[in-house]
Amino acid sequence: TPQEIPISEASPRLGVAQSPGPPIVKVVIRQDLNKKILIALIASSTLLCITVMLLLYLLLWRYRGMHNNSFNGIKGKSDSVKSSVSTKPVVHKVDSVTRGTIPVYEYQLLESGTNKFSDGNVLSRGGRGCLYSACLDGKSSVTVKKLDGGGVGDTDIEKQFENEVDWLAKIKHQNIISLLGFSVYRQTRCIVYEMMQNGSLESQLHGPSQGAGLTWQLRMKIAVDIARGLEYLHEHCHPPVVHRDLKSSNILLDSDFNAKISDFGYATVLITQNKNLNRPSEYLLDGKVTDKNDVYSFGVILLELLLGKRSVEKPSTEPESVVTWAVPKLSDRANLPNILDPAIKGSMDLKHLYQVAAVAVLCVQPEPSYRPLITDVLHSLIPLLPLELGGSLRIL
Ligand SMILES: Nc1ncnc2c1ncn2[C@@H]1O[C@H](COP(=O)(O)OP(=O)(O)OP(=O)(O)O)[C@@H](O)[C@H]1O
Repeated sequence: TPQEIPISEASPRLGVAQSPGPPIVKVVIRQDLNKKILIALIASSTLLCITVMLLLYLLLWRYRGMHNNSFNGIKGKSDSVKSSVSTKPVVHKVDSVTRGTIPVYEYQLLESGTNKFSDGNVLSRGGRGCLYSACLDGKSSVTVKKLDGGGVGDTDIEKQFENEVDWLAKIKHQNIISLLGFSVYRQTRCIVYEMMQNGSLESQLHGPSQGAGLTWQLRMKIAVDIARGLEYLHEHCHPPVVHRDLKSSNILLDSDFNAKISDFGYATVLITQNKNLNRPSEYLLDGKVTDKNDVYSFGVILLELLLGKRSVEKPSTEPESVVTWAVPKLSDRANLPNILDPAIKGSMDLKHLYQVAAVAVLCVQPEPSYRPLITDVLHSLIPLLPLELGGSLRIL
């Protein structure tokens, strides 16, 4: 409310000149108005502060989110993975630029699904860690690869882990192993894959059964499946992807003997010189990595499928590659039935056998540029595979 104050007090403040008029002047000070302005000022600056803080928080949150989504961020995720307690996998975007989204599993979930990584769940022990069968949802079985850290050569393991997860998050194809998720907990990294009930091609060919479970037709199906997976990497990925570690132990077979390429720890992009002159890649620097390396490795697998021999035999003396052993013998195709895997002898059309052997020999030529493209390989194998197995051969 307006106040009355003596002019003697008011004048110095208000600058009102003294007049000889009546001794008391009514001066109305809009103190109320001033108060309101002050309150409004305080309120708006507080609001501004809150808005700025909110914006800063949002920016920080987005920045952290982006970093967690990159693979360098996986290392930093271990604690949050460790501390959360939900039993459901947390869906975590890996790379917003690409299509890949993969779940991050809690370590505890993998631990309980593998009975605390017990020996009874071990599928295979490798140099980099162990592979376990696991049951995560009480029903279906999955495979957990546990990579142990903390020792010598860990940077290599870590690089391979990141490369593997990175590629498999982006690549989805029926002939490439499916990545179901991953986990990072302290020094331990785990990768969760679909279960491949029939193990690796190497164990089928060279394990206790010695290839007895693989008929000629199944072998052709496996060859076509691998070629399809490779064709996808070389021809349908942009930029093309080179696997660089293709071998029978990295070809996995599911319950129906569908073959899938696994182990992308060494995979890399292929950038051809003509297309990207100003962006040299690893390939351009070392000059060795080409899609033709994968074609060579495919040829070796084809020879293993035909002859039942290991890619490298390790007798007591010198290790011998199946290529140096077989290629001279294959110069005379009449020789072929004699060196064929005994498990498939006499079970196929000889013309088909000669054709597959010819493709294998082309793939393992020493000069990479003479080797065929995987697409050409695939199209020469499809007519040899029965229709019901995914080929174009009609059996009357
Ligand atoms: N998803 C899977 N389902 C079933 N068995 C698998 C699966 N992945 C791998 N295996 C089996 O475990 C073996 C080892 O696979 P792993 O990928 O761990 O090899 P590794 O230790 O990386 O060795 P290398 O790098 O020399 O291939 C395979 O050869 C296969 O028999």
